[in-house]
Parts: sequence; structure tokens; C-alpha cells
Amino acid sequence: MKEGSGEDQNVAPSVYSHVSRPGSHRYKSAKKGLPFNVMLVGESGLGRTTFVNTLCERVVIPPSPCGDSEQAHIAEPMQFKHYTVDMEEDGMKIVLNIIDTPGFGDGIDNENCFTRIQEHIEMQFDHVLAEENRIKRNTKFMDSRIHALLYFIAPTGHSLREIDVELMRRLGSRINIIPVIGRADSLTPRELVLFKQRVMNDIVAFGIPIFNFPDPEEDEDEESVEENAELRAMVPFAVVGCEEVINEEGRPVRVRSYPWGVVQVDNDEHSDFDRLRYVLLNSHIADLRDRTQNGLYELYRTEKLSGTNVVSSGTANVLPEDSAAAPAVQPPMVPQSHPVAA
Ligand SMILES: Nc1nc2c(ncn2[C@@H]2O[C@H](COP(=O)(O)OP(=O)(O)OP(=O)(O)O)[C@@H](O)[C@H]2O)c(=O)[nH]1
Repeated sequence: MKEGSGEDQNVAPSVYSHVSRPGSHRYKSAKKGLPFNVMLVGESGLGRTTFVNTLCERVVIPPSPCGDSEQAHIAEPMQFKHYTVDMEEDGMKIVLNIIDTPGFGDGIDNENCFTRIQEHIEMQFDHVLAEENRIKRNTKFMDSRIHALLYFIAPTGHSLREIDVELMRRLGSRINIIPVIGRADSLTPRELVLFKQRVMNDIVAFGIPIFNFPDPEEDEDEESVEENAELRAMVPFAVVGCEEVINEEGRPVRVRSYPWGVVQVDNDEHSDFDRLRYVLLNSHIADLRDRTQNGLYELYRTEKLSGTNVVSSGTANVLPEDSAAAPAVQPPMVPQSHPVAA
């Protein structure tokens, strides 16, 4: 399903045309564009829509219309909305497939949302599994496995809520979860530091297997090791999104304006947005894809073929390099399959 596409829209010059960081992706040869599938989950009002539009530098998801106030108490069921955007990052084409989940967490009992998201993620694995088992391969097969889930945490300043813990704990062995604090400018810098610590304490205490920027393989350079350590210290990413662009010394700068000043979305001192954008579209796109294919999918495949389902039994496996600190259950030895070309 292709709900929206940014392909034909007028695009202003990218605010990233000047940005260059060390390290880059490994897929420069992908001519048609490297598919990268990202799911966004979080309650309404945490800035998912604005985040996507900021990330893509265009209106991909139109803002939700103001509903009938008399019907406002009726929670709409969660939906899966798909958007496809052609991006170019550091000379490389990326076909960014976004799966948004408006309506998540709006009810009192969100069990149905958890189950549906899990089923949606596993369904994409099932498609690949079925394709691998075909005698004659479909050359046009589209791999729809989801490479990352951005989970939006409310900027409460307190700690994780039950809904956050439950969702991330259930899905961490199926998808690369990257926790983000939405509307992070609602907190002062000091509050943000403390909130990040509390969130990470909860992640450790509840054994939540998030994507934790694991140390790279031995042959990787020191720079990557340092970069990953820096990123680990940054999780959860504090993001700020905006639609306003001002001109500063001839350069477009994206800001949220307040009577007391501006928050610059792409300024590392104001928000982690730019680091997260770079992680997703550049430095870690390969890692997220590789781990989905060779770690998470292989684990699912093993479970499926051996008839075990550790997620629903509540003792989810996590991959060894995961877990902020979870006392990880070691995964079974994973037989190598014949992955479908991504
Ligand atoms: N302060 C602040 N407000 C934000 C930020 N991002 C979005 N907003 C505002 O928060 C409101 C909700 O933003 P959305 O992006 O629509 O949030 P959503 O999570 O997509 O919510 P739904 O559209 O209801 O599903 C809007 O008024 C945005 O302008 C942010 O980073 N900081």
C-alpha cells in the first residue's frame, strides 16, 4: 500500500547539503535506492507527524484534522498508514518506507494495539519465509521487513509508563527499537538529563531489549567504537520537530520559535534530532538492516520452524549484543538460511 509519496512535491534546498560527518553507509551502489523501512509508534500528540515531516524536509504526513469535539472521547482504532519517500543522503538514494500507527495508546486497554503491531511485524517476516521456501523465486519480491521502530516516549520528566514498558518489552526481540523522547523541548536541559537517566534505568530494570548501538565487530575502526559509545550515552534520543525555517546568514535553519528565543532542531546542543537522522539514514542504516535480516529475522525463523514462540510466552529472546543491561536469555544457535535479496 502506498498511502502518500513525497516524490512529486516541490522540495526546498535541503538543510543538510552542508552537513558532513565521518563514517558513512556501505550501500553506495544501490542504484534504485536502498529500501529502509521504519515504523513510528507513540501516543497522539507526541510529535510523530512533525518528526517525519522534519526528517523528510517536506510534508509527507498531513497534520491530523481537528475532529468533532463531541466525538473526541471516542478512541479511534489504531491504523497502519504507509508512506514512501525518496531520499538522498550523502550521495546515496534511499527509498524510505514509513509505517505510522495513529491511534496507538489512545484507549484504556491497549493490548489490542500491542498484539496488532507484533502481528504486523511478524507478518513481514512470514512473507520472506514463504518466499524463501518457494521453488521458483519471485524476482520482483519486495522485502517489507521493518528495520527500525522509533518509539515515542512522552516528555513527562518522571519515568517510563506501563504502556512504554509493555510495548518495548514485547517487541524488542522482533524489531530494532530506538526510544525517542518526543517534544523534548518541553523539558529544560537539566530535566532532560535526569529524564534520560530515569528512562535508561527503567530500560535496564525491566530488561527491555532496545537497539543499543552494540560495539562493532573486531575489524571495525576505533572511530566506530567511539561513535557507538557516544550514541549509547545519548539514548533515548531527545527530538524536536518543526515546520518553521528561518534564514540565518544565508542558510536555512529549522526552528521552533518561542517568546524567549528559538530551539534549533538541527543544533546538537538543542536537540538530538540531527544525530538520530544521521543514525537512521547514514551511519547505522546498514547495521539496522543487517541486524533485521541476520539477527531478528533468523531468530524468528528458528522459532517458527521449531514451533517455539518466546515472545508470546513472555520470555523473549534477545540477541547477545543487545540489551541495555537485560539479563539476556541466550538465543539458540541460528542456522543460516538463504535470505531473500533485500
Ligand atoms: N514543543 C513541541 N511541540 C511539538 C513538537 N513536535 C510537534 N509538536 C506539536 O505537537 C502537536 C502534535 O504534533 P504531531 O506531530 O501532530 O503529533 P502526532 O504524534 O503525530 O499526533 P497525532 O497527529 O495526533 O497522531 C502539534 O501542535 C505540533 O506542532 C516538538 O518537538 N516540540
